[in-house]
Amino acid sequence: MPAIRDFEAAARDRLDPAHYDYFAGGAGDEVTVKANEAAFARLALLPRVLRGAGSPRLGVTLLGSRAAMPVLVAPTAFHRLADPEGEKATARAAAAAETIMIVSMAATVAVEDVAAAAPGATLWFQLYVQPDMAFTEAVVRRAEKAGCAALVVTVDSPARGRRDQDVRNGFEDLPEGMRCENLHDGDPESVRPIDMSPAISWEHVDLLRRMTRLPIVLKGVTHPADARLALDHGVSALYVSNHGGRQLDTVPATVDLLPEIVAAVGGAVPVLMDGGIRRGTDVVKAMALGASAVAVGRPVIWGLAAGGECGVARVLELLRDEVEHALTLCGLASPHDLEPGLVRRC
Ligand SMILES: Cc1cc2nc3c(=O)[nH]c(=O)nc-3n(C[C@H](O)[C@H](O)[C@H](O)COP(=O)(O)O)c2cc1C
Ligand SMILES: O=C(O)C(=O)c1ccccc1
Repeated sequence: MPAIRDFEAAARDRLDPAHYDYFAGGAGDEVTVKANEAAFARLALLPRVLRGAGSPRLGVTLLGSRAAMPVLVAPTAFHRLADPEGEKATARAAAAAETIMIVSMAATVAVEDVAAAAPGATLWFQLYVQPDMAFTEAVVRRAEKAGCAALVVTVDSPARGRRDQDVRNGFEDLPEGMRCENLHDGDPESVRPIDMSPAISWEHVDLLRRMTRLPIVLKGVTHPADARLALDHGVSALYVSNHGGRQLDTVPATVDLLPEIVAAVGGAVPVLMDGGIRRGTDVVKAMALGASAVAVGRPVIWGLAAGGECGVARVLELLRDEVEHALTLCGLASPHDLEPGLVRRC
């Protein structure tokens, strides 16, 4: 299968339709889901020629973690709905691609088991701060012990997004035999439901900073004023995301938000982004506009549903090859050489 959209079609054929809808869908009228991809199509690339750049090198280092390409695995929930091995298969594929996997707090395999299944994988842990901070701390300790190298704190979810198609399908909970294995304090008998709380504030970010030595990445920042506040609160990186259009509908496309956030951050910390990346050229556009790296959510799920670990490995390899090819055609030796002049709005 030559392209990500082939994996999406294969995943659609294989998944229970309600599960496909859960993975593919978004909030409200899915304005933001569509906008994320459409915004990349509206950006044009303006290559340079005769630069003698040679074959590009794709490696990046983020917060001390090395990745062989600037494409990370975004945190997504419920991988066992797509494949029986679930997050273990995803982690093995990420390790094979030598990239970073951000393990979701809503994973269906415990973070300890994900780490054990993929020795050598670089894992970061995604956290939804729970109002019970003692419980939050227990989960953070589990992630640290499992060897996760950064904490990705998702801040775009003071409440669950409303996804009409899930309501129509009656998709509310995981089937029998699957649970969110990271939602306990070390005693697997004590699994709790995820509590998304509108009471979470900057104070919680400060508490987390004091709680752990792991670098903190703030995921789901879209407003430049919040980017500046995040710097005041000492975060190690920002992660521009609208949750793939699954939280507040009608938020702009993330690639359109990037320039303002990058300007607000002024190079103080790395800026990651996700939303709508389906091609190597999308990666190149986002990085030209100032992203230090990008992440992919649904493409990984499509790989997992279509072909398990091999499917994810293939999706990541495809993106790697496409980024390399796009950089070559832009006349560049590295993603670090990307700059805004390579992108035009059309
Ligand atoms: C099925 C699904 C589950 C997700 N679960 C989580 C999650 O548990 N935590 C989180 O921070 N983001 C979650 N996200 C958002 C992703 O991390 C990411 O922001 C989004 O998928 C990026 O857009 P893309 O799918 O177009 O690449 C989820 C996204 C999808 C599609
Ligand atoms: O579906 C999601 O996008 C998501 O982030 C999530 C969060 C908690 C539990 C399950 C999924």
